[in-house]
Amino acid sequence: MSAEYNKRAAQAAPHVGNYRARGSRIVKQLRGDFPRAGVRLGSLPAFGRDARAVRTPPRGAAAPDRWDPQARTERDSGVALYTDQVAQYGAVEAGLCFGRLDFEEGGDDGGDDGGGSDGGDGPRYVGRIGIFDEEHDHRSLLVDWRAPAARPFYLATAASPDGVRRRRHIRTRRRTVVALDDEVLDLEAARESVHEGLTGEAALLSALSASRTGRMRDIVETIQAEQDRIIRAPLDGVLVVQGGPGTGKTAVALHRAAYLLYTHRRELSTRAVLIVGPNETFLRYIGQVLPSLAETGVLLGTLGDLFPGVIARRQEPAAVAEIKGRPVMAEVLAAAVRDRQRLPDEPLPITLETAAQGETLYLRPATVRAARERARRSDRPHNLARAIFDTEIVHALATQLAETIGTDPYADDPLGGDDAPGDGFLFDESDLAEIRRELRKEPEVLGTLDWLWPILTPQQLVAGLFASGKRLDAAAGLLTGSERAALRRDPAGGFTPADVPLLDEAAELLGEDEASKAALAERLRQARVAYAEGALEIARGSVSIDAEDEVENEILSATDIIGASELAERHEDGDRLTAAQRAAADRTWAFGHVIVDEAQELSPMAWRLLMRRCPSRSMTVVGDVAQTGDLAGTSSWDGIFAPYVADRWRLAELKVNYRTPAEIMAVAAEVLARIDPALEAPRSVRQTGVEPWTRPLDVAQLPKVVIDEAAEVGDGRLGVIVPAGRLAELGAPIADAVPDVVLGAEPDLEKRVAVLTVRQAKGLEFDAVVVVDPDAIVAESPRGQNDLYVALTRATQRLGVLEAS
Ligand SMILES: Nc1ncnc2c1ncn2[C@@H]1O[C@H](COP(=O)(O)OP(=O)(O)OP(=O)(O)O)[C@@H](O)[C@H]1O
Repeated sequence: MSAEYNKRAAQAAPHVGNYRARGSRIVKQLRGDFPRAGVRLGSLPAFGRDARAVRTPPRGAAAPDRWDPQARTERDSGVALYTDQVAQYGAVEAGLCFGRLDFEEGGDDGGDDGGGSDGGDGPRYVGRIGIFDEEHDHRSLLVDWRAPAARPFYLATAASPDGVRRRRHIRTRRRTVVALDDEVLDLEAARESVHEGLTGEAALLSALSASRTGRMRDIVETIQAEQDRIIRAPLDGVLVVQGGPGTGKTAVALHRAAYLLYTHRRELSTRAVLIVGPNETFLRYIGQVLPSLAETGVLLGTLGDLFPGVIARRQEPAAVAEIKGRPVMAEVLAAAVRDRQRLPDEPLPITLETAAQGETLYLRPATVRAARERARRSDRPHNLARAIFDTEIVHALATQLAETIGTDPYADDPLGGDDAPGDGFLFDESDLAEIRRELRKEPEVLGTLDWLWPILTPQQLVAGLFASGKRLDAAAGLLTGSERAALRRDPAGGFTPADVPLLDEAAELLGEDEASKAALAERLRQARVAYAEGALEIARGSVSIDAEDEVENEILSATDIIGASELAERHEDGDRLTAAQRAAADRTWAFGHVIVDEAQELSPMAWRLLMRRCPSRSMTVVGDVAQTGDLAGTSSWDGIFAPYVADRWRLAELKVNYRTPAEIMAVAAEVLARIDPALEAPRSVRQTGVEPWTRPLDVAQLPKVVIDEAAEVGDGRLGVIVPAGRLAELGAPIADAVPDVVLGAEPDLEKRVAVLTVRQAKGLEFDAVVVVDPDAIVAESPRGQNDLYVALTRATQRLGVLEAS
């Protein structure tokens, strides 16, 4: 069988190799005009369906010396396409082909959807991308796992084989087959099945027992039927995926992103997909999954990243973040904006410099009030309503000035001056217009308008509000005095993640003015430079693919000739930024689909922001209300979505725990019962025979315990989860004594041992976990039991608990 597969793999693999080599060659041919530096790649074209695009070299590629501007643009497009594809093929090469389906005779028609590898009843190979044989009528050699033709690989069971006779899991190292797992789907197998409902049991259990690396792996080879249904659910509407720890919510969310991009490529490549995760460490942990599935057209970010131009990394107490997450903050901010629209107590003197030198006008409170009412009634956001306010005030001042200097004192005097008797008012409408124009240039007029109705950035509004007790008192009457006091802070030191929804709310209330449009243009320019740098890095990286090729090395690289910003400028016209890259710079971007992980942690204000980013309400929301640690987080999905979609959201549940063995889950289940006796723990898919241990905590012995536990998992990973308040105290001796250990704000999870708080460990997993001082973890937060539940469910093999006496 292995020989047969190798023959197949040999057929398929050279195609990939050829594409890579060809892409690499073309990149080099084109590189003559490409700079030397580094780009983050954006959205990439589909494989399989778009494979033909790979095969047509761009016009002009063969004549690099005489390119006119159009040819150069085409050449640049070619470079972008091929460099992307070189990177993409490289990313999927490991485990390129992982499955084979053999059908009963007449059991499958070979697929009218790009299905059977041979067509007819021949075996069908399933892999990370689709590959067609261009020399044989584009016959399918490898079916993309997302194609409908691959579905039986995930869904067929012995009880319901769907025409499948045998499912084979193929494991490869580089291009060599190293293992095969066969499942024959017949009634005999159905009777003997131990784990009802598992697909590809041997391959699954082998994946689950493998040592962790500090980076999440894709599960494309062993997706289970309950997960497959969620991954392939329709694009529209809000889909909530509720599941206990280790049920594969994150894995499912990421594979769903890849599936949606494949199936709805046109729609989503123009609108982009946003994935929101809880923190930077988590995003790094999952960062390899989509590239390994050949998808990079997705924007990954934390809540703190969702206000372009602001990096929100400042820390603050959980109780303060909770206040900021309350829905009432929308009203507080609206009041804060109104508070900045000033009303003077007495007439404001305005001395003119040019319109009527030395003349002093008086702006009466009643005039300001009327102008303010008019501007507010326009329902425009604050910055845009300023024009209405200005018009009203300038009109009032112009009339006042005209009345002062343009009234004929002799108009009523029959014996008066030359023009008497007559009209007392000497100015007509065009004179008044001229006066208004003049007044708009008067420094004191401008200063007064700015004072009465200042143009504000969201940053100024939010930072200004929290910096001033007076402003907080004026705007936050709906909060208690102590809550207002908790919000007070020094404006220096930046924003916190909980500020980001407030900044977004403020931006809505203030509106986009010219300054914010200029800021967006600048961010897009920076994104183009970053893109150009990345493209150049890929171009340069492609050299290594054929490093032995000495002739290639003699070609003068464009990276020697042109810089990234110059290249970026060249790209400005036919903007080559992907939707995801443009979306990253644009606060008002409407995403085609939004995926939220650890969604239970988000506050009502954060949901307001996310709903704005997704007006189509096409969302996948994954989480577990039993794991909510954030004080602003939720314990009910209904409460979150009712205001936006009423009851029109769908719930899907995952009930099998793939991570945590039954022995560990039994310990965690006791804590779950304390959170809510009605909650059901997910069913573990395996047992390890290793019982969790509990010992008294002896801080002096802690490093030794850590070293011993790390040794138990060989080259696997150990997580030591400690109370946040004891991180420094307990982390220091471990850091001193244990090799290859990490602790700190954004830990590198590839280290063998990581010392973390529960908040940092959320969503992560380790081969072994030591939970230190569980009582302190519980005592640290009103949601302490939830935190302990999270801590106890991070291990794939071993769990130890050190209890303080
Ligand atoms: N079908 C599968 N095949 C192989 N591994 C799987 C499968 N499903 C889940 N896993 C593995 O189980 C582990 C847990 O998955 P994941 O982190 O997605 O769970 P989760 O529900 O998000 O957990 P938590 O809520 O605790 O963060 C991961 O290592 C994941 O790769």
